[in-house]
Amino acid sequence: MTVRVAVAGASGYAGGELLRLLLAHPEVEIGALTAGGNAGSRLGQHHPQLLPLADRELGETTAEQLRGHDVVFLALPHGHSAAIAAELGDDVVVVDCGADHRLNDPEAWTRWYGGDHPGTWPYGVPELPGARERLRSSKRIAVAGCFPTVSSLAVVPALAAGIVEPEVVITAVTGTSGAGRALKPHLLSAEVMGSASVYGVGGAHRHTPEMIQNLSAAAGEQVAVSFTPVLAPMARGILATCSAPLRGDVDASAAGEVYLDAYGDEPFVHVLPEGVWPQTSATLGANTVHLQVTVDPDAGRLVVVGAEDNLTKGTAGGAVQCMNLALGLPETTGLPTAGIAP
Ligand SMILES: NC(=O)C1=CN([C@@H]2O[C@H](COP(=O)(O)OP(=O)(O)OC[C@H]3O[C@@H](n4cnc5c(N)ncnc54)[C@H](OP(=O)(O)O)[C@@H]3O)[C@@H](O)[C@H]2O)C=CC1
Ligand SMILES: CC(=O)N[C@@H](CCC(=O)OP(=O)(O)O)C(=O)O
Repeated sequence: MTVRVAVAGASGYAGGELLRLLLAHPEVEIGALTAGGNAGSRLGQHHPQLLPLADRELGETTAEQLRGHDVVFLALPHGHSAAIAAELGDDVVVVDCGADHRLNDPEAWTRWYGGDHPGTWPYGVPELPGARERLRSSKRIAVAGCFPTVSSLAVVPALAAGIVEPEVVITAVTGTSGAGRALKPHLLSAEVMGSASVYGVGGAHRHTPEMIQNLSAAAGEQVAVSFTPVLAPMARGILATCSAPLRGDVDASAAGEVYLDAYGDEPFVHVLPEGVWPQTSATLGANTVHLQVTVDPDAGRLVVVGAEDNLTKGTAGGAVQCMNLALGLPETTGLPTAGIAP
């Protein structure tokens, strides 16, 4: 099987990581690559690490450029995918790395992103309850946000098993690549180097409704989420520390069993051996989430820590995993599980 794939937004961080993974995918042939203002330039100017594609010219991001492929990945700023997808035809698998199609609730969409809801597509975290079945053979996929991927995988088993109350606190340290390549005021290098800082504090981050959606679906009741992102001076990686009040008498060993039951057969979600705690470096470049769980008996809380590479499992790896499912390929095809630490 040869799958012809196009990448829109190839000059960006998510586009670059998609291409790194697609170059190693045995069933994929890389077709059109497109950009915005950088259309007309060569990929090597933006991604010198992608040597085999260095001479490829970036086209304009138009339906004409993207037609004629089996799969189109959209790694564009929010708000650009619905119009392009509508022009691509229902037989093409469209995998959107942006936020446009992640939320089920049109009102939540308008509150957090503004404007009219562009519609909901199957949600791209196969390990969440029921998600894999929806993604198989789907022609439209909404890749999850990087924070919701690791945070949801960290908390869903406890909520689904009913061992915690539906009141979750999540603090997640992130690398700067999560913000994309475009210049952002909070990412000026003098502000970021040698310092950690919070942003989107007090429930103001737009990934909060996405987490609430995932966690409430698993819990079967409305879940309150207090989420705080922390920017750290590193390029890649997210380390999420999540906690919730325990429901009933649960010790660390029982909590560990809940997580092993949930993820024991998952190729990309790994519960670490007892006493080993997740660290971002162990997940870099890999399509993995590493988890560890314990209880804080004095506080009466479950504590779960999760790590991922925001660009791999948190975006491009998750996107390729979903493509595999949509095409009926083995889900793990072409996806690394070994990180590049230290
Ligand atoms: N970075 C991350 O960790 C994650 C990113 N995502 C999502 O993936 C998408 C891409 O993010 P990321 O790669 O980080 O962003 P970047 O800013 O690094 O890249 C954006 C890409 O989109 C192109 N582009 C920008 N404006 C336009 C336009 N008007 N028309 C056509 N193309 C345009 C850019 O081209 P040019 O170079 O010409 O400007 C570039 O190729 C976003 O929706 C983001 O939310 C999702 C999860 C995590
Ligand atoms: C460091 C940083 O700024 N990170 C980004 C993460 C964005 C992301 O993962 O994805 P979507 O934009 O696709 O939702 C942020 O907090 O907004």
